[in-house]
Amino acid sequence: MNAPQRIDVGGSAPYTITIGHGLLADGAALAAPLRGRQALVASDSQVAPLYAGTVCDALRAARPDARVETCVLPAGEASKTLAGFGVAIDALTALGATRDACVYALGGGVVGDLAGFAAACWMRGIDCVQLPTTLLAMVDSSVGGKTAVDLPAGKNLVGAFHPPRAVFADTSTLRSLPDRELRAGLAEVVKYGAIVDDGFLHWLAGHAGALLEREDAALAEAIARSCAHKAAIVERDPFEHGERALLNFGHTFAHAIEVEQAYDGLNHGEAVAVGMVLAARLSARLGLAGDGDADALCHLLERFGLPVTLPRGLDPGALVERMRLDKKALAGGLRFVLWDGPGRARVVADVPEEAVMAVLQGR
Ligand SMILES: NC(=O)c1ccc[n+]([C@@H]2O[C@H](COP(=O)([O-])OP(=O)(O)OC[C@H]3O[C@@H](n4cnc5c(N)ncnc54)[C@H](O)[C@@H]3O)[C@@H](O)[C@H]2O)c1
Ligand SMILES: O=C(O)C(=O)C[C@@H](O)[C@H](O)[C@H](O)COP(=O)(O)O
Ligand SMILES: [Zn+2]
Repeated sequence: MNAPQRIDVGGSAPYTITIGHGLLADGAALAAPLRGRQALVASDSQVAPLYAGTVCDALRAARPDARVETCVLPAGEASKTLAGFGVAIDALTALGATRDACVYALGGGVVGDLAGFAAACWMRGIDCVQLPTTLLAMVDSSVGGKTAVDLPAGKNLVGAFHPPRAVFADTSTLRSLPDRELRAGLAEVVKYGAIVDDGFLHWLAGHAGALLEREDAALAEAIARSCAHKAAIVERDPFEHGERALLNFGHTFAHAIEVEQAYDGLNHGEAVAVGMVLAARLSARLGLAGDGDADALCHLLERFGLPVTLPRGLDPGALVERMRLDKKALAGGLRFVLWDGPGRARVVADVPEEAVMAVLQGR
């Protein structure tokens, strides 16, 4: 196997993303950020049976003086709630966690966002190490410090910016990832090409087969290139005052879809795929980019087996209502991340609602 790759994320709370095979068994590396003597390994019911034992054994071997406990939530978006947050807080209470304790978030973006938020809130902030096990979490949610839970009214409405102390992406865990979740992660990978790197879109088109076949080299390159893009953006704009909003390409539509489906329809990556196509179509309708650009994006996402049209039965008017709680919305109204073409995204304010409705209705 190749040596691990490392990507540094700078700023006021710098950390390193390590990408490689077998990292979950590397106790010395995992334990290095543990300042105190308590570790909470937070995971979900699908991931914990596969990997929590490895992580706990590794931590205990490296730090025999430490108490290592687990907290396991039911797998799926439905756990990313204030109630799920309460479960993680109860686990920290039972552990008697002090300020130097560390939360290890072992799983996909659901566990990462929820456990990260618990770490952000416990005693006003303790360390969190992200151990992403989905492609989506490796390329996106484990990096940048956005933590949150959902409300019935909207995605990620309660949360905090809380950068991790470290990220260890053990790519061997991708072998057990269901196909549907692999494809969901590829949607966020495509997003980086769409917003800032047209060349990456071409590379993805050329390596679609290898990625879907889970070839190690292709996956490692896709993860590293994605993390490098995210690291550069969040380093410059950690709190989304400007450029970071580009990472939300497709998300105004995606989050509205997820909420309207009560978090039980498309998963996040699938909703982002649909949302990016709608954002590209909206850009074309407003004369910012060509229809051909939207068609090409649509074609690439379809090659990855992702949905590209709105699921049946969703009411466009209801989706627009949901968008009013989007975090990019300001007192003045909705703002969308649109593009001038592949690799050239930008934030656009005052988008006419009629144009949004037309795109949602497929006109
Ligand atoms: N914080 C951020 O910047 C950010 C970025 C993108 C997405 N997100 C959030 O991330 C969440 C989606 O994350 P996700 O797509 O990872 O979903 P997820 O965490 O629900 O994981 C998907 C499914 O895969 C299972 N799984 C995870 N790893 C596995 C493995 N290695 N083998 C077998 N099964 C495995 C999980 O148990 C789950 O059932 C959403 O809530 C989204 O809002 C956050
Ligand atoms: O890191 C970011 O910034 C992102 O926007 C990444 C998104 O892929 C992710 O889904 C994020 O959770 C969305 O954030 P939100 O602020 O729109 O809830
Ligand atoms: Zn996302």
